[in-house]
Amino acid sequence: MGKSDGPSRKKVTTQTLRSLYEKGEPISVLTAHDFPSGHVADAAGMEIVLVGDSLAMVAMGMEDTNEVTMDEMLVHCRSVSRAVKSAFTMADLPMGSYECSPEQAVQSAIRMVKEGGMKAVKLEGGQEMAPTIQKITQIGIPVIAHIGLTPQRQHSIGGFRVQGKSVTGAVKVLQDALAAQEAGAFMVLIEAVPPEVAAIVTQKLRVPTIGIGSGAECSGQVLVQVDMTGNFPPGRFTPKFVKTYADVWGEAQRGIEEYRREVKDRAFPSPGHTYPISKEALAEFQGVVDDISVKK
Ligand SMILES: Nc1nc(=O)c2c([nH]1)NC[C@@H]1CN(c3ccc(C(=O)N[C@@H](CCC(=O)O)C(=O)O)cc3)CN21
Ligand SMILES: CC(C)C(=O)C(=O)O
Ligand SMILES: [Mg+2]
Repeated sequence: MGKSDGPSRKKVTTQTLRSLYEKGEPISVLTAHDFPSGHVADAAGMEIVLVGDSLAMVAMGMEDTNEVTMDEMLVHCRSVSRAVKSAFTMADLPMGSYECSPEQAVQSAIRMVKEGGMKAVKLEGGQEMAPTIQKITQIGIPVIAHIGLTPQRQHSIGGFRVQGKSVTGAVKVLQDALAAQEAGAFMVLIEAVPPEVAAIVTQKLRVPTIGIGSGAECSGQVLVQVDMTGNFPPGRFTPKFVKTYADVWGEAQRGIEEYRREVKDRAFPSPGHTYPISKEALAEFQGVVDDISVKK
């Protein structure tokens, strides 16, 4: 364990999450995409670490989340699961890995567990995904349904746009949540929905809701780790729902600039960053060197 790790925590299970929900204690969720980001989220006490397909954008530099493949997701999942000792882990099923049929979705969910080391899977969709949610749940893999703003469907919903603002939109969000719950989803993630609507959906459900951009009344909250740690270049767009709690980018850039300056000044490395040789060995080496002709 690293120096900043607290005392070791018990493993978070679906039972732990259930009891937090019943106590009314909000569930904290954060994304991670590799070993260090998984480790720090776990060490900071997150109950759930999510390997979100947003890693396509924040870790792979892709335009949107639709490009990342199942095999790529699995590489990141394995890195995160090596780091996470206590938190519950889950991963997004990427676009193309679950929509064709419940059978395809089950196969992908099993890969997330067996090859990715994940405990649960997340998929985008509500009513239309009910048979799929049911099938994955029935084989013993917990499913979280992602509704409201579903980034994989950005091109059909007209971009990354707030959902549930109209009466029909709000009714759809509620019906998606209820359908996911009835199909067996153990949690429902609600993205970019007005807080009043998310609060009503939360009240109507008997499973926890995890909100992102959907107000404080959800049963838990999730953010993308690089957004909340400020690990992105200045000026990059962030959704309105992001709160940035740190300046990791600024701190990294400051340190790298200082390193560069010290390299240029020969201030780095200092003797303390090097390995000594004895005076005798050095003298003998210099004698040998004098006898070797070196072409330059
Ligand atoms: N870094 C990162 N953070 C995220 O939260 C995130 C990703 N990437 N990638 C996948 C999706 C995409 N997300 C997004 C991206 C943009 C908006 C956005 O532009 N929102 C507008 C709302 C526009 C409206 O009013 O309809 C905003 O101004 O916040 C929202 C969610 C959330 N997810
Ligand atoms: C934004 C969260 C909920 C997500 O789906 C992701 O990180 O991909
Ligand atoms: Mg996602």
